[in-house]
Amino acid sequence: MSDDSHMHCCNDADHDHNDHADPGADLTALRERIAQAVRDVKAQTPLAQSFTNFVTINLVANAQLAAGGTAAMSFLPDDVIDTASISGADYINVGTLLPFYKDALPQIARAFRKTGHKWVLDPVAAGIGKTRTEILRAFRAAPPTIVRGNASEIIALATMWGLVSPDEASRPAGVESVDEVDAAVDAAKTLAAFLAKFAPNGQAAVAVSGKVDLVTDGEAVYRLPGGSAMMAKITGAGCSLGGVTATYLAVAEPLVAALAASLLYNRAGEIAEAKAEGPGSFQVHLLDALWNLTPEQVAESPIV
Ligand SMILES: Nc1ncnc2c1ncn2[C@@H]1O[C@H](COP(=O)(O)OP(=O)(O)OP(=O)(O)O)[C@@H](O)[C@H]1O
Ligand SMILES: Cc1ncsc1CCO
Ligand SMILES: [Mg+2]
Repeated sequence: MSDDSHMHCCNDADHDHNDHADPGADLTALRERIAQAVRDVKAQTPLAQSFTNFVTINLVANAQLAAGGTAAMSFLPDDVIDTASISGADYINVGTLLPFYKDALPQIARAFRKTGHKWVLDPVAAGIGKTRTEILRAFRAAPPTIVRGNASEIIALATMWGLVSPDEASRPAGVESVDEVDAAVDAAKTLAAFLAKFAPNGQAAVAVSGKVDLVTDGEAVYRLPGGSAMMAKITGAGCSLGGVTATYLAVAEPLVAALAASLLYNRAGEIAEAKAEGPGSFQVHLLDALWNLTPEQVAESPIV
């Protein structure tokens, strides 16, 4: 789905002020940092390590490679902790859990906190199951740099961390969202501000995916229209977006990494939709588009 009406709002050409207090100038600077992050990944092929679910692990690795990074998957705490020394950032996804994860994941998160290692959390199905809730609660004391999830997951995580009051209207939704992205604005901002307090350089971000994505560093809120409804008809569009967010986090600050990955996915989804005949070919075209999109195309995408 492409929505060119949003282009008018924030196309930098619409702003002719160069005053630094001007949001147009700030957005121009932000777009340059996004382009630079995409360029840096293509030039540096950074490693982002993943501890992720069994359903979509292959798509996560292939998407990281297509974006220009490299991938390594592991489930062994000492392996993950040692590899973090050569990994620019890590990606942790709680989609499919095994009993030993209850100890392994908090142990890994504590090790990352100790060394200041950056990581992205995808709180898949947050709110469902005693073990998942125990693991996600444990991350509160050793939080990620970025949380990326759908609206229901972001609301559930912020609620279980006691950052927002329980919302009667929102319920855990399995791996798919039942909430609109805008229902998660307060949860996302509060969560990002909380993460920033723990981050070594005071910077963090939350990315909420959906029809229009929402990215925040706890202060500014950016809405990113576009993408394709077909992205919800393959498994792992969200998971691989999380993995690619970690790839960008390896070279860029959290807000820029979250924006770059979400913008890349929106454009890639649109290109894939135009070429695909169904979900199978959609996934193939999505990977090709992740590979072929230029830093400029990503950075020029609509930001509302
Ligand atoms: N209806 C839609 N229209 C446009 N883009 C969409 C739509 N739904 C999802 N997307 C895009 O798909 C990608 C994945 O987001 P989604 O919210 O489906 O993640 P998710 O629920 O965590 O997915 P999963 O857990 O299956 O990997 C994002 O880039 C998002 O912008
Ligand atoms: C389908 C599915 N089940 C557990 S994880 C996962 C991938 C999407 O989150
Ligand atoms: Mg998901």
